Formats: sequence, structure tokens, C-alpha cells
Amino acid sequence: MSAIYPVAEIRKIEQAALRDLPPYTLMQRAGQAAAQAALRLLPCPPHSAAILVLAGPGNNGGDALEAAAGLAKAGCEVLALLKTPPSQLPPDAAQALARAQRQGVHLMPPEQFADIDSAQWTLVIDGLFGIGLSRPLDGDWRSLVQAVNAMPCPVLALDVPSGLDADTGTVVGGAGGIAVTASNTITFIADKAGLYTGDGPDYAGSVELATLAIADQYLPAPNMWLNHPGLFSDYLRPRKRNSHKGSFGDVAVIGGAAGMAGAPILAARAAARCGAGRVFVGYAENPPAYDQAQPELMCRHAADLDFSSAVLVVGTGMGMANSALALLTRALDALSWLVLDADALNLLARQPQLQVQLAQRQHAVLMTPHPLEAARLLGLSTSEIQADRVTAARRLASRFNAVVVLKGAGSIIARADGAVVVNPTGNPALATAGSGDVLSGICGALLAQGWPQWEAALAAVWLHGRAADQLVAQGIGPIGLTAGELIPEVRLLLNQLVQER
Ligand SMILES: NC(=O)C1=CN([C@@H]2O[C@H](COP(=O)(O)OP(=O)(O)OC[C@H]3O[C@@H](n4cnc5c(N)ncnc54)[C@H](O)[C@@H]3O)[C@@H](O)[C@H]2O)[C@@H](O)CC1
Ligand SMILES: [K+]
Repeated sequence: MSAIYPVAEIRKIEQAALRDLPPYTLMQRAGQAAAQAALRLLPCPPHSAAILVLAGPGNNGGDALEAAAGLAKAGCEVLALLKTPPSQLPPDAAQALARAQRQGVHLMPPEQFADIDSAQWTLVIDGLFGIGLSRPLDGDWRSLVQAVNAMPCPVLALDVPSGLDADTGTVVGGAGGIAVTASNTITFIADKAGLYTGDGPDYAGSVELATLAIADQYLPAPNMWLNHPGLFSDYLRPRKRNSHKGSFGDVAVIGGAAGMAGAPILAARAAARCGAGRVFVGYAENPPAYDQAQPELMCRHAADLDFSSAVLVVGTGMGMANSALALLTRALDALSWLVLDADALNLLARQPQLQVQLAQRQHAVLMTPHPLEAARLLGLSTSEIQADRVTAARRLASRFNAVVVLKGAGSIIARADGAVVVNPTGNPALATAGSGDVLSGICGALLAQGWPQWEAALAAVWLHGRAADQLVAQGIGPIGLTAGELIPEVRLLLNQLVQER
């Protein structure tokens, strides 16, 4: 249901299904689904709507022409912009063009192409390029996309916003490239990672899936999914009445060098409020007596903590001093489950022998790098990580035999066997100091309560993002949302999920 396939797999699924279906069937289904999605977006009755349909040279253009036919049939005034001579269209798209014209879709004369930005449209449909885009958009295509991006009306992209790489969520051509900025995308057959990660969400807008009724027999077993509570619901268990604080495990957050004492406090508060039985904060130096706002936390010198009896969340504000390195080494030696974040990752990047030790560890490890930390660990630049986030997360997971959460827009959760989940929740409010500390604390709390590391990572990332989405919907952010405000919202969501299950 939530499977994501790479473009190469979607091609194979499409080809296999097409062998068993009459020609033109899938395009008709795609076009009809797109027309229905377009009608739902109209702010007015169909007969008052003026719709501009941009049809490219391939089958994405065919989908657009098929949608145009459906919209004209529903009573909309539809104008199609088609640069390609009809004789050069692929057969299905040529059939869609003939049908569109029969339904009364007008074709825009080429001399008007340069002036489309002056017209008033209720909706634009982007059917220029889909998964067949093979190079950056240039020349007239680029001008056309610029004109569309300046239009105030909703833009519905078909399959993928033209110009976006559907696998990576990057604009084809990088900084010099261009892509359609859609308000909505209807994607066909299955979800694609690039719609949800990196720059993808900024271009795709709100994404809807039309499976085109492809039978299950054509779908290979996936190893990529879109995150949702169904992936971790087995562990959303109500608490037994006969429980005590020892039933829910201990978390010890290790970090907090001078000047960064707040970071482990945020992680620890998140751990406490997401259900860990007891939460310790182990400071690299100078522990505070206690946390005034959360006196339940036990603040100690890290040297005085028993590393073997708690889930260890290591690295938040830990610094890079030798004392921090000693704490990380101790944590890697301990027989505990680990969450490695922030400076634990930065220290690891500098210590090849610790990397080997980590990869050979028998006990669960969950790593939560942001792109710069991932870049340091892999010896790459941040832009190289962002150019293919799924691959970067997979490489880290397999190198360190860990569950890896690559943070950033559309966090990627990867497992050593190559399984990947792309997270659709969250928004720019999370780009704030301390937000990662809160995430690591949630991970620690779920591990302490007995969740396996994979499901703990999926749930923590989903809840963290969803909490930010709900707060923003209430007007608390994106500007000025502070990390600490996420914690009560995450707690609310977690309890709701358990109750709903
Ligand atoms: N064949 C079918 O029955 C179906 C097709 N589908 C649609 O078909 C799309 C894929 O169709 P195609 O494989 O034809 O690919 P596209 O329609 O995405 O584009 C391919 C065409 O664009 C040209 N092209 C690529 N990059 C270009 C650039 N930068 N500048 C100018 N021209 C460029 C190629 O030479 C080719 O003519 C999917 O995204 C989906 O929308 C789906 O609806 C499923 C059914
Ligand atoms: K498109």
C-alpha cells in the first residue's frame, strides 16, 4: 500500500502490465484520474473554469491530453499547449490528442506560446515531462516553466513535476536547472521517493497516488516504503495495569559539554515524555543539580553513570574534546542499545578504529545524522549527500550495520539490508536548534520501552514531523517554533496512536 519504487522498477511494472492490457488502457486510466483530481482542485463549477494543459513530447504529454479530454467533457474550457507535431507523438499520446480534439479541447497556436503568462487560468496541468526526463530543461521548455511558476493559480503536475528527478528529489541540472513548482501532484502506479525528500516536496506540493488499478501480480516485493503508522503499529501497545517504572526502561542521555548543557536536557525531556521509565542525563562536565522544568530527570556526571543498564543516547551537545571521545568509546563498549547523534557522529567521522568497532557491534545502533554529519561520515560533501539521499542513507546503514535516519526535508530511514522508508511528515519549523536533540530523545524512549530499532526510528521520525505539522496548523510556527514545544505534542500523538490502535 505504501510501497515506493525507483523509476527503473516503475518502468518494468508498466511494461509488464501493458503486455497484458489493450494498448492505451493505462494512459486512459492515468488521464481520467488526473481529470478527477483537477476537478477537485477547481474553486468554481467546471463550466466557469479555464484550464491550461501543457503537453510534452512523450507519454506524460499523452496523460495530459487524456486529462484534457476528460475536463472538456466535464464542461471546462480547455486549452492545450503542444509543441510537438502530432505525427511525432508516441501512439498512445496521439490517440489521446485525437480524443481531446473530439471533446473540444483547443490547441494553442504556437505564436501564442510566448504570451501564456498574461492569460488568466483557473488551473494549469503540467504534463510536459514525467519519468522520461533525461536532461535539464532548456530553451523554450525553460521559458515555459518559468512562465508557469509565475502563475498564481493551482498547478497540478502529472506523475512528477516536470524537471524534477523522481528518484532523488533534486532538480535535473542542479542549481542551473529548473522544475515546475506544483501545488499538487498526482503520481501514477506507485509513489516515488523524489516527491517526498530533498527539494521534492517544494516542487510536488500535495501528492496523491493513482495506482491505475495495476494488479498485485505486476508489483515486485518492495524494499522502499512511505512512512505511516501502519509500519510500526505492532508496537503501539497499551500499557498493562500491572506495570512499574522498571517496565519501561531507562534512558541515559550522554552529552552536554560546557556551553551546550541544554541539548541533552531537550533529549532527556523528550525521552521522559515519550514514556521512558527513568531518564538520566550524563554530563561530560559540570552537571547541573537538576532540571527545574523537569525535575524527574536525574542529572549526573557521565563518569558516574552505569552505561550497561540503560539505552544510551550519545552525542547531544557533547563537544569534540578528549573527554567526549572517552565517553563515546565507553558507550560503544557497553552492551546497551545506542542512539548516536550530533558530536558522537562527528567524533566517529574522525576515528576510523571506532567506525570498525561500531560496525562489528552486536547490540542495536540507531544513528541520526543530518546531511553535514552524513557527509563527514562518508567523506563526501553535503551537496553530494543531498544529490541522492536514499543512496547516502543506505550506504551509512550498511557500512555501520545500523538503522540510520538521514534528517532533512523528507527524512530517510535506512537499514543495513537496504530497506528504506521515506518520511512524509514535518516542515521547515523543524529546522531549528534542538529539534534533532528531541528526535534522539524520542528514539531513546521507544527503544527503552522495548521497541526494535527499525520501528523505533520509523515512529520517532513520523511523530516528530507530525507534531510539527500539527503545531504549524495551529499557528505555532513554522516561524519561531522552538524544539521544546514539540515534546508535549509528540506525547499527545503517541498516546492517541496507542488509543486508536
Ligand atoms: N505508456 C503508458 O501507457 C503510460 C505512461 N505513463 C506516463 O508516461 C510518462 C513516461 O512517458 P515517457 O517515457 O514517454 O517519458 P516523458 O513523457 O516523461 O518524456 C519523454 C520525452 O521527453 C523527451 N525529453 C526528455 N528530456 C527532455 C528535455 N530535457 N528536453 C526536451 N525533451 C526531453 C524525450 O526525448 C521523450 O520524447 C510517465 O511519467 C507517465 O506520466 C503513465 O501514465 C502510465 C501509463
Ligand atoms: K509532469
